[in-house]
Amino acid sequence: MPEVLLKAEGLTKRFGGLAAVNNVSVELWRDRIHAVIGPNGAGKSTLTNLLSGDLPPTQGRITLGNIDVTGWPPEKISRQGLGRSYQKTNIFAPFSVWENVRLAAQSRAPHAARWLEKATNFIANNDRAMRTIELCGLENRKNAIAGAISHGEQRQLEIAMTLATGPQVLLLDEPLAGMGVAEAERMVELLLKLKKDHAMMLVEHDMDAVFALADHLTVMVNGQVIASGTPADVRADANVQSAYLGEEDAHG
Ligand SMILES: Nc1ncnc2c1ncn2[C@@H]1O[C@H](COP(=O)(O)OP(=O)(O)OP(=O)(O)O)[C@@H](O)[C@H]1O
Repeated sequence: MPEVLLKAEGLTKRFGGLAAVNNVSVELWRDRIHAVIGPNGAGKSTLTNLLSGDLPPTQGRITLGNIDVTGWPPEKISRQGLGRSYQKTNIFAPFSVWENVRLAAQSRAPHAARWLEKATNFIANNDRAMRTIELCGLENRKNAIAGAISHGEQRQLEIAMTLATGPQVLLLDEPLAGMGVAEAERMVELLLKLKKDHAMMLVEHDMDAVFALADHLTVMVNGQVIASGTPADVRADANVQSAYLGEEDAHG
């Protein structure tokens, strides 16, 4: 059995009378990609925000590792091993690629204020930042200004910054958004590499990428899960075809 790194049970988020997420349960396993798909407004971003602590749930429970993190603020959940990327690129544009990743790594340095440990931390952070830059295929762009690199490279950088915090669980919100074909292919390759040792939740509209990457799929419509299973099971599900995939096909 794969190791469960994050478990959400019966999550609900209400905004006034609207249940944006309605009694949703998901599990994220090490070495597996769990894609969450659904039409606009289905509740995918709200679910991501609940798991990352950006929004407190109205009901339900979130366990990270063996720890109940329900209601924890995002910073504390992040320190517990959860990293997330946002739909909107979230980089420091005037800084170099290296500086962005280095700062992200430093933000997780243990005991950063203790001067005796500073030198060791400095070296460890630099090593982690460099490994992350290489893993994300950005070594040739290390000294480039983040605001000047291509959109696809900026999305790779954002993932590098997320990885530099040393997460075990990754929540990626539309990492392929706005990418051309070649950039999307590079990102798919990167996500396949990151599967190793991480549990990943992927919210993505690009169905080719989703079916190329996902080990498990959850389909949401109007805040609820209408299907969950392997990509083959979900593709064959009549409810999904009429509620979502048929609609996608119709749009080409
Ligand atoms: N802060 C908020 N206050 C009120 N309603 C909200 C809030 N955030 C989201 N909603 C509503 O909750 C529902 C789910 O939105 P959400 O953004 O989670 O959907 P989504 O599946 O991520 O959509 P998309 O694919 O377009 O990003 C929508 O009806 C949205 O208008």
